[in-house]
Amino acid sequence: MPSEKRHFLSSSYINSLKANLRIYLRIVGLLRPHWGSSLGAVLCLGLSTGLSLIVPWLLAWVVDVGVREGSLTDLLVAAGAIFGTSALRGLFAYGQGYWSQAISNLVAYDLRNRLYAHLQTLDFAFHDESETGQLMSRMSIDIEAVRNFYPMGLFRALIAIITFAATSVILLILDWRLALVTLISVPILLALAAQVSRRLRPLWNKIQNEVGDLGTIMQESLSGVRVVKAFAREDFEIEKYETQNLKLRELNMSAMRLSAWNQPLMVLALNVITVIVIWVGGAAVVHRQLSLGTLVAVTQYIFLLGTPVRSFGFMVNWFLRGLSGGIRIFSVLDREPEITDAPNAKTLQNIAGHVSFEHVSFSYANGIEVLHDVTIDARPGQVIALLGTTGSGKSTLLHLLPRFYDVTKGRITLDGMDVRDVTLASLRRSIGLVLQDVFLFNATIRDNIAYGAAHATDEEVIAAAKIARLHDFICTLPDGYSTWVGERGVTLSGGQKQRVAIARTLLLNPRILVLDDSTSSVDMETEYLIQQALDAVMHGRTTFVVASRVRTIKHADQILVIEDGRIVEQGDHATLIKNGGSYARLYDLQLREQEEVEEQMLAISEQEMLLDGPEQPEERGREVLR
Ligand SMILES: Nc1ncnc2c1ncn2[C@@H]1O[C@H](COP(=O)(O)OP(=O)(O)OP(=O)(O)O)[C@@H](O)[C@H]1O
Repeated sequence: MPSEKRHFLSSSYINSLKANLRIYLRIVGLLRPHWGSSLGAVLCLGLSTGLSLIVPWLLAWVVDVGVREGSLTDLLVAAGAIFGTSALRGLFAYGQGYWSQAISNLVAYDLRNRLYAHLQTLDFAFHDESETGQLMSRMSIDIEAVRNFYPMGLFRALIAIITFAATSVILLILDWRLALVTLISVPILLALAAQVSRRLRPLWNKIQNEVGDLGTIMQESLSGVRVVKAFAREDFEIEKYETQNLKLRELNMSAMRLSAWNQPLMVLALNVITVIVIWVGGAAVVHRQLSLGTLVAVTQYIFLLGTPVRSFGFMVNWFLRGLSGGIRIFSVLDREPEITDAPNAKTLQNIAGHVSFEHVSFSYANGIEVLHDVTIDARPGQVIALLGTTGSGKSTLLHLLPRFYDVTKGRITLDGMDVRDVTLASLRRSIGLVLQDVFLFNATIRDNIAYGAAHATDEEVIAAAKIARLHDFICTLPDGYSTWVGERGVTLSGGQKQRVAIARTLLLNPRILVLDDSTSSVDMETEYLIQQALDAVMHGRTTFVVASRVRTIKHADQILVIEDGRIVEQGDHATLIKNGGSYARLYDLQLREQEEVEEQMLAISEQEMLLDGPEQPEERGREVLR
């Protein structure tokens, strides 16, 4: 037992109590914008509880005055008063119920919007370490836990406190000895509640985390359903889900078992007190030290105490669930985005597109440096091709330019301005990105192309689609540009998705283009067409392109060969071939053969163009986009 005592009084226990109290205060603080309705709910709660406390007084009066003295008029008045009080009580109870539900829904609405908006502001580093399922469960289950905390936890607790406080005072006035006997229940009930919540609290924490994990498993297996099926791993996925579900069931059962014990224990404590009161009070009535009416009133008050006591376990549950939900929600809301606008950030306007990486090094959150002392000087309009083995750091390098991550050392400048000194919105508007993983929204092709330029006209959308060599394909679809592409663009092929992504970027008409392997998943013919189109749009724009294709590489102004996060060779095609280093070897191994195939394609395409006439789609498109 001494260890228990130490535990109760230990500074870590007190600190955790303080931390929990702060969370509760923050949850209650969420009511601030709805203070009018909250005040209404609390007033109604106070009035309905107060009125319910008047009824035993009236009963005492009925017994002592009406019944004892045989006055029918008094009995009638008392009956009327009891009826009136009960009716009013019902009215206020309705008001309390209505307002408490209303404010809890309003808070849930606010929280959902706040959390969602906040998630949008958080940077790549946060999303790298977060699981979608966990975030989804914060948006749903945790917010629900906080929502229910108000009516089921907070307001019930207020009712309990008012009932206990008022009953104590009334009992003291009626008979202090019986009051003492009754109020012994308070510390017993509090001790029971503290004991149970200490054991329930970690359980609810775990349950809410496990629900998140269950969500992650579900989300992963649904979005990766093709991989699951391709590898015939359905049974494995089912088992994984069932195991997690079982874990959750066991935890829920433990929580329920604890809660189930809680309530009868409390009711038992209250029943014992009632028996003692009737025994002590009955003796006092027999000895004419107490009126029968007072004894009736006292037993009625104990009966009134029964309601909050019976819902005590339930209330404790909602307190703990609200706490766990609050902790998980605030942990996201308190996470400050690391990549934000500097206080005096300038807006980029009419930039020329001069990009410099100056001795840039970078490590992800795990601290391992993946880029070392990278220096690049891309003059406006130049095409910079990045070449390197997988994992050498090409994508990472490109992600630093729009500040998806900030450099660890060195700096990146755009027209001489450090990218950290300009607004994120204007920086990202100046850079058109086609990333490795093309993501399309469950919307029409048109809306996907116009995603970054919501006000683009149909003509502009079509022009971009033409440049991306997508227009002809779209015209073959029954719904044309209004065709829904399904979740993540599931109804389109890899190459089509990439061309939508290219069109989407072109529509922004950015000064700087970042193309990360944008042509890797298309067939040779499509790729050739896209390359042609890209050549056209790259014109006049500073372009960084992760390229494995000879045509892009050969025409690049600078080729950067990257190995293990370092630039090991830099120069144009002719220079690098002359140097006879890594690039020359790579060219001989991979690119020369490709070049021959492309030359054949070019010859075929030129012949076709002569037959089709001189007008080229990208030329038409470029006119519109200008
Ligand atoms: N979010 C991340 N957190 C931690 N490490 C990462 C992250 N993304 C990439 N890395 C690591 O950084 C290194 C460079 O990866 P990067 O994706 O930039 O390579 P890459 O050259 O683009 O490769 P690929 O050609 O295969 O796309 C790799 O070792 C990779 O494991």
